[in-house]
Amino acid sequence: MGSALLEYWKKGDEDFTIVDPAMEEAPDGVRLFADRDAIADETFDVVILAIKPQLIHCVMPDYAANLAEDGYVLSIAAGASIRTISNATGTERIIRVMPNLPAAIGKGASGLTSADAITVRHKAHALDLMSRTGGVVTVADEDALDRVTAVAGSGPGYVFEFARAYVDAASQLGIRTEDARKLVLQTMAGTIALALDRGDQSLAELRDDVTSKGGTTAAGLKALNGSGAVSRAVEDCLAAAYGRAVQLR
Ligand SMILES: NC(=O)C1=CN([C@@H]2O[C@H](COP(=O)(O)OP(=O)(O)OC[C@H]3O[C@@H](n4cnc5c(N)ncnc54)[C@H](O)[C@@H]3O)[C@@H](O)[C@H]2O)C=CC1
Ligand SMILES: O=C(O)[C@@H]1CCC=N1
Repeated sequence: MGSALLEYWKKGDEDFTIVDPAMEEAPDGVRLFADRDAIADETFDVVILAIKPQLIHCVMPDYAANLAEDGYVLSIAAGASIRTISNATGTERIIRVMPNLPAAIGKGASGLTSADAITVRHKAHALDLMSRTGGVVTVADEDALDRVTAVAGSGPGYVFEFARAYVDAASQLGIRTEDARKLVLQTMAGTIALALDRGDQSLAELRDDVTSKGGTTAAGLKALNGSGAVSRAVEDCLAAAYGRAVQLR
């Protein structure tokens, strides 16, 4: 995820340095080191935490001395709380963001929340970084960010899974697999674009616009969610993802 964000972050004026033991190549103009020792006692205005949340305790203390005196830590880690990050980095100046994968093409949907010690300047900078990757909403507290994680951070996974099942079903119906993928993805992309364009109409109204009485869509919708099974599955899905974010705090 860090690499995806960097593609858009590096369009700004900042210089970036990556420390990653496994990364083989960095984008043009970005320094890459495999070992933290390479940056020795250099300091940085922002230390970006883009490792797995489970690694924070063991990795981040090594970087505590690399944060400039008036700098801040920007975390993209799911769940990991400001308290956890503060314990590992030794600073209270922390901003948590939750991006999602479409940030890789500048179409992300991110949430942002900040610790009390964060200044207006820090927050404006983090908002600027995130807005280079798509839309961003500021939320009041960390619990709200964990809910954003369940909805938007993990969201592309749900959409891919729905699309996968939709393509499989189309293939089973006799459509050639390559045509099924094209038809399903274009149907989803076009439908979402229409909903974004028709912001004054509810999603239920838009659904009803396609649904002729006694027609094919009504028959399909009855099988899909007539019993409410899909609504319940989506509720369970978001609750499980939020619950996991809470466990990762
Ligand atoms: N994948 C996604 O869609 C999203 C991920 N996130 C968050 O982004 C973070 C990274 O997740 P992914 O990008 O999915 O995982 P990833 O496994 O693709 O990336 C993690 C990177 O950390 C590096 N790494 C491992 N140990 C390291 C160390 N000791 N020092 C420096 N770098 C080290 C790895 O080599 C790897 O490049 C997580 O905290 C996750 O919660 C947040 C939003 C969306
Ligand atoms: O699955 C995860 O934990 C990460 C955070 C949100 C999306 N991917």
